[in-house]
Amino acid sequence: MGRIELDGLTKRYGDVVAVDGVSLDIADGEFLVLLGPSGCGKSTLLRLVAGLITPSGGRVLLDGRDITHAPPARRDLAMVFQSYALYPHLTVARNIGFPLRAARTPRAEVRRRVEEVAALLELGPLLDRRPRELSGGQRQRVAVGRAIIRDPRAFLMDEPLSNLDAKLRQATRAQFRMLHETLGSTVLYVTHDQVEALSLATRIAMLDDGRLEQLGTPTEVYDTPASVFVAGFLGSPPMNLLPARVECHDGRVRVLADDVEVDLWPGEDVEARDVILGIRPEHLHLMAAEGPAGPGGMPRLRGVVRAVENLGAEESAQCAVGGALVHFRGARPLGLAAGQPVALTTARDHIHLFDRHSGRRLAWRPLADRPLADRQSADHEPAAALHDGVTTHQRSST
Ligand SMILES: Nc1ncnc2c1ncn2[C@@H]1O[C@H](COP(=O)(O)OP(=O)(O)OP(=O)(O)O)[C@@H](O)[C@H]1O
Repeated sequence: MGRIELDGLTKRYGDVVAVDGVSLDIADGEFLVLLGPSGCGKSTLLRLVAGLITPSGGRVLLDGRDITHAPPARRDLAMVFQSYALYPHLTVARNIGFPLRAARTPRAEVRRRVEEVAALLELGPLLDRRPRELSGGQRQRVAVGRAIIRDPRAFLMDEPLSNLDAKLRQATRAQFRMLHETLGSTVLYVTHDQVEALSLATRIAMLDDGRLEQLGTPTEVYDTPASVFVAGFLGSPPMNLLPARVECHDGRVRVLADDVEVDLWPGEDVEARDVILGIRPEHLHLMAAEGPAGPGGMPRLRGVVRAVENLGAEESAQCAVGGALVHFRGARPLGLAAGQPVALTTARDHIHLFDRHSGRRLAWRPLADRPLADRQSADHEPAAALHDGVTTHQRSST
């Protein structure tokens, strides 16, 4: 078993609140990734769980037992560090077997377990080498092996791939995924790399300034970001975020900004408000021909191409739209050149709206998503709704 519960966990360093009242329930067998920019409190949170630092407030429970003040060695959690922290003078076999020898496990049993773990991590032929005779990726696997051999309740990993080159990272990511499937253990994993988070996590906890900003599956966090912060962190390039205004005009609800017009639904049922309009770069397309932007027309952004970047399979273009810079990407070649005027569009259900002041997501339901019967009654009742809050995230209390 390896359920980890964090209850209002807080860590202050003088005036700095590194972790600010984080509550999380990590289920047994989950691969939970703590994601966020540098300084958001990821490592501090992991160290609080490991017991390497003491909290200023809150509790940590492991399988229902309060371990907030238990020493690290009593927690039955194994930590894998970015630096691997291997013993340089010991062979791979002795590095992996170290935790068992420290626990006075009989020699034959240590040997058997080391061979088992080495086979799992494909380290068998390297057991007699010393860490300096290994590649970065092999050292990293030895560090993981040393954690696995303890058969802990959960693994705590702090940026374990960040010292590897891009290719090795990708290979090791795949190996981690398989390892997690094989062992079925709980993993709490820190990274600032969104690709790692999206590809490995069963759930992602996004942190901002010590607080839990959003908790959800990779799909939920990417497709329905709870705030401008999350929307602007995920994606490459991240979501385009434009200051705009929701207004009612001529019986239609619209999102308007300089050179931007998005017709949402028929009605006069929405109070005008300042918003941030979000559209992911991969959801923008060149308009084949400029259609009308009037009732029911396609969302339309007019701009001028500033630069085009070759990404290999795709191209990414930057366009000046009103006073903002908008990115979009698509299969190469886009057939665009700097200075060229363009009109861009997107599907309505790829429109994200956030409150301009709070930065929180505004939930709305596009007309096209509604059952036909609903749409036919659109003349008589609101065809869609715009309201605060979404259902796919939890936010820590502030
Ligand atoms: N020992 C310390 N004393 C004072 N402040 C600290 C200490 N450790 C961390 N902090 C501060 O707490 C905040 C969170 O730090 P933390 O290392 O947890 O961030 P992080 O998200 O892991 O960042 P990174 O990705 O750069 O490692 C930062 O503002 C940091 O400066």
